[in-house]
Amino acid sequence: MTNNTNTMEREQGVLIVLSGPSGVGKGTVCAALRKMNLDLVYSVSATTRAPREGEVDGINYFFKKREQFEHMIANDELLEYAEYDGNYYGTPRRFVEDTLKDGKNIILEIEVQGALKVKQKFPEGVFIFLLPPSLDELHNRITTRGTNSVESIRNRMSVAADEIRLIEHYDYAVVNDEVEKACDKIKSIVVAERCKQERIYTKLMQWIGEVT
Ligand SMILES: Nc1ncnc2c1ncn2[C@@H]1O[C@H](COP(=O)(O)OP(=O)(O)OP(=O)(O)O)[C@@H](O)[C@H]1O
Ligand SMILES: Nc1nc2c(ncn2[C@@H]2O[C@H](COP(=O)(O)O)[C@@H](O)[C@H]2O)c(=O)[nH]1
Repeated sequence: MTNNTNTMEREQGVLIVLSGPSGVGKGTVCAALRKMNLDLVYSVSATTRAPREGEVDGINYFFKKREQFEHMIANDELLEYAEYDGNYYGTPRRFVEDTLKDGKNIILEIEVQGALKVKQKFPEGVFIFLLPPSLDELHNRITTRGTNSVESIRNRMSVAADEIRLIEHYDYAVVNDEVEKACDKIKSIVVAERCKQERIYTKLMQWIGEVT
């Protein structure tokens, strides 16, 4: 949107946080959303966990050693971070802030502790919780994905129920029964939230136009 005279800065982008228990399908849904060309920028997280087969540094994650990650924490390079299933995961702060200042919408795919920290810093963000159709199906998905040890699956399932209990802190809940349906619901949320922001912006610009 264009700036009005000498007054207001460019409209900020919308920050969208997609979280939910491990294995619910956040990555699958985000990959499908990318194909829908929604004008969303995808944040790439840093982690100390080892890359899985096919994962590429800088695309799936920035893979870091523990000391490197702790250096990022000490340098305040992370918007949020959490320890999860024995590893650190965190969102590079600068990229998110620059993207939003540029007026672009960004999506973070992160677990629940981290999402709640982002909410403290960006209460105006849009927080979406992705739910499995059932806990049995969650277990089935994480197991058939074939990327986690039995112990890691046990860890992840044991925190899943605690994570779901925090759903009340989110703006929206979407059940990932079918990927396409979940994506359509998320698309509707994104479009509606953008409209809300644009309407507020337009009103502000009109108001400024009237009083200056
Ligand atoms: N709607 C769905 N129906 C059936 N299977 C699904 C669905 N969505 C995702 N899956 C499958 O569930 C598994 C877990 O999905 P995915 O890796 O996207 O989960 P995630 O939430 O990103 O996990 P993590 O948090 O551990 O990164 C994958 O094998 C994926 O193909
Ligand atoms: N708090 C954060 N959580 C993150 C981030 N990036 C990913 N994640 C979440 O971690 C778990 C485990 O991921 P996995 O790739 O090992 O299966 C999952 O819930 C991710 O969404 C982050 O930057 N911060």
